[in-house]
Amino acid sequence: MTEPSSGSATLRELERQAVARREGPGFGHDALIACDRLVRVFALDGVEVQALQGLDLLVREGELMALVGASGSGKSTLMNILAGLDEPTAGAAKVAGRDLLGMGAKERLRYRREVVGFVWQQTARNLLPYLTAAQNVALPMQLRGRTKKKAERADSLLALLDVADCRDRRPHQMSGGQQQRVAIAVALANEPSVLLADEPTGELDSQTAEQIFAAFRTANEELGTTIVIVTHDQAVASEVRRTVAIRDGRTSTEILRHTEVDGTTGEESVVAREYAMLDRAGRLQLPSEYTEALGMRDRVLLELEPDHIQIWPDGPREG
Ligand SMILES: Nc1ncnc2c1ncn2[C@@H]1O[C@H](COP(=O)(O)OP(=O)(O)OP(=O)(O)O)[C@@H](O)[C@H]1O
Repeated sequence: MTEPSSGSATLRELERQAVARREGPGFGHDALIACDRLVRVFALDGVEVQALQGLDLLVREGELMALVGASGSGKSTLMNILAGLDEPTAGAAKVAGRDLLGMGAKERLRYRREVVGFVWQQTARNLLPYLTAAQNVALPMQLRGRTKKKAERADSLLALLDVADCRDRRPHQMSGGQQQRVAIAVALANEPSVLLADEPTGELDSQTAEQIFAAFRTANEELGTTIVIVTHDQAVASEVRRTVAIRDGRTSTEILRHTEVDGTTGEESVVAREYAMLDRAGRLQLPSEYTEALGMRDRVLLELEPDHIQIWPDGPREG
């Protein structure tokens, strides 16, 4: 039997593309953090709460980014999974090449000790009250079995974060801002690939919050640590190059900022652009302000242009 040559060539080409796609690099293969359709369902008194509903997120090595979202949108759930404290119900999550699903207890402990560092909102949760700042910073190194030079490393981290003067003080002898900077030093002690911070400035006034943010920036720039900060603080969110918003357990929009130099005056300004997320199935979540402004509901009309796609409300259009 002979197939029409053009038809079989097309079929062969499609098969080749499918194989190339299947055998090619996977989703987020070059990212330091890759969350692929993450789902986390909690059962509460027989009622299911879907905290994460197919969340995709890629973070590259060396990024300093913020995660924002309304209360209950799933930010802490995501952070707990990335911190190795909780497991997703479905989906995949990888951090620095480690698969976060199905880690055994030993592996999980090592992951938390060596791959990630975290800073929590409650200053008291970050430090042991009966140890000095230097002892708190040295402790993770000791637990990892790194006894050599731990005192020197603790001192240099405290100096880097501008709290060298607190080295011999216990947490109650420090301000909230100093405690959080020492907490960042503790989180960095074992040179983690990723530093996670959940509302680290939540209990602080705005001026102190600024200093804490400067400490994160120093860690990112001087040590190259990848940092993800969950924040409600608009000032913190607008300081980073990338802010990802989470809505109803999914990443919804993203703001990227870059510096532009005016050609005539030479003045520098930060330009922010908002992007909608396009998931792997091609689904696009349009901001409700946009759809409501144009009365878009149920379905929209798409038109492919050479370099963009137009989206129109359903119904007759003038012109
Ligand atoms: N252990 C749990 N058991 C049951 N439901 C939970 C649990 N943890 C979180 N949830 C629910 O999952 C959803 C997401 O919660 P999560 O704490 O991740 O939100 P969030 O964005 O961090 O909120 P916030 O900004 O208030 O901290 C919420 O509806 C919450 O009630």
